[in-house]
Amino acid sequence: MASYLTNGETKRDETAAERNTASLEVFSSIRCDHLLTRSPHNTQLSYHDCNAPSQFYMLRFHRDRMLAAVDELGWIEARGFLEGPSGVVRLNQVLQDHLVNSHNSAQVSQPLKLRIAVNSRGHTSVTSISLPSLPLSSLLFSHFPPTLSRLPPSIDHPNSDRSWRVFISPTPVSPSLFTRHKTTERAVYDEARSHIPTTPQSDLPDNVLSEILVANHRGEVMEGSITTPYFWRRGRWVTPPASAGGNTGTTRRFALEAGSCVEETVMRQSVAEGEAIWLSNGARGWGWGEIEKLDGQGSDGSISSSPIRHG
Ligand SMILES: C=C(O[C@@H]1C=C(C(=O)O)C=C[C@H]1N)C(=O)O
Repeated sequence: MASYLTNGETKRDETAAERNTASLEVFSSIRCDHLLTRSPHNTQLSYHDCNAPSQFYMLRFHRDRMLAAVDELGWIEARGFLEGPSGVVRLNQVLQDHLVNSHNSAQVSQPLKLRIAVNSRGHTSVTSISLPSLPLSSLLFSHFPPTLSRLPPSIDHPNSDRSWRVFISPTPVSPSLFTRHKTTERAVYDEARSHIPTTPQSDLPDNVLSEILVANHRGEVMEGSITTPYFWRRGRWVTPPASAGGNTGTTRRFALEAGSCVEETVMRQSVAEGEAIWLSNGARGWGWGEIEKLDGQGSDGSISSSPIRHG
């Protein structure tokens, strides 16, 4: 039976075993953008032994993260679909088929978020929604923007065409298989996002998104509910280590392998109101965020009195 970490302890995971049913799916959200076909860097991150340009953002990394999830779940048939160089080709084909069937074209002009899911039997499904256009520099770069020699950003950094308002969830999270991997079991993230104030969102410009960070019971930031966060600490960018229990996303892997950031524990108490951070995900690339506090929350994310909940 699978085991997982809760509050730093290893426990038998009967819940995970029970949820290992036909309804559970492993998924990844991947950007489809014709601009990416101009990037040799993206080509390199997309296939094993193929130099064909790809419109899918870091396809191979998405395959790898899905493979890690199905392995932990013990899904043999799903592994059969995803594994090896041919697994990437199969994933590519499923995404291409979706474009043709749902968008009447193998290449679309408007960027899309493609959500590809696989179940325990290795069956896949794809859905898609439109995404805003972004410059290639928000998706792929050889130096983390800004380069490591730059000081921490201000929120109105001129290179930023997207910003996030970022909160810290008041509810500590127990790391599990469902936080280490991206699956349809999303109770932790749904609970965290329920704390995001909804009323002011309608007053925000369209290009400002909302994110909420989650921390474990030791007070270590694990991840964002839909992004990976990067913090400026001691002269370099750091992202929470996998040992904190969060998702190891595709863009996080890219930044770490590029040497643009390092893994380092980030305590929630160290995250200051007004602090500017980077955020990334596999559909929207990189953008700036600014830490805001929830009503009733101290600047370190602690709850001093009953929080006022919106929505
Ligand atoms: C919390 C989840 O994972 C986030 C998703 C991405 C991504 O889609 O690229 C990156 C970082 C993660 N914190 C989730 O949606 O499952």
